[in-house]
Amino acid sequence: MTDKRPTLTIKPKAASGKPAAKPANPAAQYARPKPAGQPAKVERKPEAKPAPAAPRRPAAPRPSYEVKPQFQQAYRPDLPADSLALAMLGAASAVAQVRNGTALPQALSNVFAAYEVTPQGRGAIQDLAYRSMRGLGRAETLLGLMTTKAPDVPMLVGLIECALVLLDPPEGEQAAYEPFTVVDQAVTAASRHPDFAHAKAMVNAVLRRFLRERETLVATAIKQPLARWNYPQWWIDATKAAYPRDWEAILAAGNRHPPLTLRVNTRKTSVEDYLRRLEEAGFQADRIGPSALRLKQATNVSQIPGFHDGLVSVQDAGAQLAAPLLGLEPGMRVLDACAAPGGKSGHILELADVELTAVDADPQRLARVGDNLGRLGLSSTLVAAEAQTQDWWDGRQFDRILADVPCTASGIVRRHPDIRWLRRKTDTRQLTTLSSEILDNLWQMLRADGKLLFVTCSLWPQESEAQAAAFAARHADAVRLDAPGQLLPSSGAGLDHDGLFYALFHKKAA
Ligand SMILES: C[S@@+](CC[C@H](N)C(=O)[O-])C[C@H]1O[C@@H](n2cnc3c(N)ncnc32)[C@H](O)[C@@H]1O
Repeated sequence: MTDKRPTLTIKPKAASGKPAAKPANPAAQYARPKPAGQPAKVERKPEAKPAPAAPRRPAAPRPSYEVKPQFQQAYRPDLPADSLALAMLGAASAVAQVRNGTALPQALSNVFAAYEVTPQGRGAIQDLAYRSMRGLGRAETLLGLMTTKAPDVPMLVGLIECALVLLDPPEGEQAAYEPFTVVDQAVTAASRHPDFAHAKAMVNAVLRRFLRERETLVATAIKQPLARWNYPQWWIDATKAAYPRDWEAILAAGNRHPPLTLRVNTRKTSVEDYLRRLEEAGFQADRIGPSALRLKQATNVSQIPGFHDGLVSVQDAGAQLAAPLLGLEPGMRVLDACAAPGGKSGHILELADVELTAVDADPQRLARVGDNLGRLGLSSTLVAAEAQTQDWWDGRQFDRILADVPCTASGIVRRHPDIRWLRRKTDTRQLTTLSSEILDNLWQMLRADGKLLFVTCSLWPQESEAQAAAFAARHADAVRLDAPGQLLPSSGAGLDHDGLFYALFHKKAA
């Protein structure tokens, strides 16, 4: 087999000076992997597992007949640990992994395992990877406008897209770097990677062309919904269908940077005392809920006063509505059925001395519930099990059940901007089926006169309101109580929360 390196043609500049006509569907050029059985357009190496330690230098050349196009996403080029070039390569690897179905936090862990980087270097990779998730649709469209054929090295695509995201910041945001620095560092990054060193001139040409023709290219790109909104088309369609009036505001909200919201642990301090403590430490914050404080400046959690002593936790203000809705009293037996990483478990235990059982299907995530409760000085019984089964249950019914079921997480995209690129349209139906099984199973574990709180962080009615209505229709002994219902993501003075859904059910005595 010969080593056929991918080539890429740069589209000639249109005679008019305007960009040449775009391909029919620029999004399809860099399509994410298809479900099994369908051919993927871009050849990829599986990346779901943590990347092995990376060699520092390229392997010695092999005879061409032995060379296979195995892409080396874990390869760590010899670049300074805090250089923008290395940050761009790290982010490019993360983007390529997300396109291959890996969640961004895992993709970043893989990159950090492979690269030796300083804490600042990690911060830069993470920042760029998150920015890229929010600007990926536009970068992908722009790249499609400037090239006739997608590069078939996924990380090279990611590298150019990360550079375009830096060169083309969202409206109102300042560019993080000078354009010439971005181009120079992107070309350096390309030139040091064995999989696409051959394409460094192309990287240079594409980015320089973008700088020259930026206005026309952007004007053409944003005619495409993918570029205008930075969400897949099916997601835009689903939001429009569910919220014909608010869809644009909802999509825009998902592209904003999330605030850092704290929940004050009122077992250990009062909100007023903690606000004073924050002020003394030089932090400004707004109170946006009974125990919710929104910090005015982003900071590392380790810098938050009293965080390690359990005075506060990081939790969205909307998520802080869950525990109070349960109407907890001391001594109650409470089940948190999909508990990890334990944000709501901690709040439940802060509010009342209850006997809490925290269940989660993912043992690794469940361990984080233990860690988080330990930091708060609280504890619960931890059970790694599936909430739609009963083999883990001792048969004693619960007074209160929190069912924060697995869902598409479409309401929390501002925190997890990778979700939109990872989800498939069909996920909604599968997750709705699972959550209805979970709800029906948990209902049997609730005592008469007990309460079950059904929560999702979804915006799709199928997962939320329609699910709650169908549940009520299936259970004659379920009485729906007052609860917020669908909360759309919103921010503003005194208000800032993700998109969440709450339905509360009371179980009638027989
Ligand atoms: C929305 S998150 C829960 C967030 C959590 N309540 C909190 O406030 O920190 C959903 C959780 O459900 C878990 N999960 C997924 N499928 C499950 C199942 N069949 N049974 C129990 N837990 C499941 C996931 O591992 C995930 O941790």
